Amino acid sequence: MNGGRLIAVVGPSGVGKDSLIDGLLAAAPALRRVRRVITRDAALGGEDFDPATPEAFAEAVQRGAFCLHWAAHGMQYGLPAGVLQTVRGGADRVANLSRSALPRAAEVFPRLVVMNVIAAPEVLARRLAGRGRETAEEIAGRLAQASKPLPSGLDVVTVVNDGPLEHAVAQALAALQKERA
Ligand SMILES: Nc1ncnc2c1ncn2[C@@H]1O[C@H](COP(=O)(O)OP(=O)(O)O)[C@@H](O)[C@H]1O
Ligand SMILES: O=P(O)(O)OC[C@H]1O[C@H](OP(=O)(O)OP(=O)(O)O)[C@H](O)[C@@H]1O
Repeated sequence: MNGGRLIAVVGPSGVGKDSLIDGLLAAAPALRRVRRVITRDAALGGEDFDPATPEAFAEAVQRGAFCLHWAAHGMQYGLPAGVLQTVRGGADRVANLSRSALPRAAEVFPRLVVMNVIAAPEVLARRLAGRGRETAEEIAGRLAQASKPLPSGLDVVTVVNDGPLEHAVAQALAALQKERA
């Protein structure tokens, strides 16, 4: 028994990670998304996440409540410890991860699939402005991180999300089916 896969969707802000995950879940109903704990105001919207104060997040880290956690954009993000038990039990899970969290994710999860979503820089800028979740200053900060390289030594599936989202979802599904074989 090999256990399940953690499908880590990574890429620059605005590239469409959350949209791709939504599309994947719609196309593959057996797949489930990890509900992340984030020190972000729930009122800002976005994916379905579990909001936490910085103090509560630090306390959760201390008691081992996360199998993986990282900091980015001035916030903290965590995957609940139970996710690791779930994938060890054989189920696949998909999560939006920081590129910087990948080396640790590869240590923690026996089967990690890195799904790297890419799009042209001008597309990212347009999408972030359209999403409207961040201020112009925050968007500039996110765009400055756009070309951050992936850590080396990982098997990576590249998904191009420059065109219709359905095209990106089809690429991702094909890669997941191939990788499973
Ligand atoms: N292929 C696409 N075509 C048009 N708009 C897209 C596409 N993919 C994502 N978007 C839009 O771009 C914005 C950023 O997408 P999002 O999924 O939030 O990206 P990320 O999670 O990578 O930051 C959202 O408003 C989303 O609706
Ligand atoms: O280290 P990086 O690879 O640059 O990633 C930084 C963070 O950006 C994403 O978060 P979030 O979903 O809050 O932001 P986004 O939707 O703007 O990508 C991702 O999940 C990381 O937590």
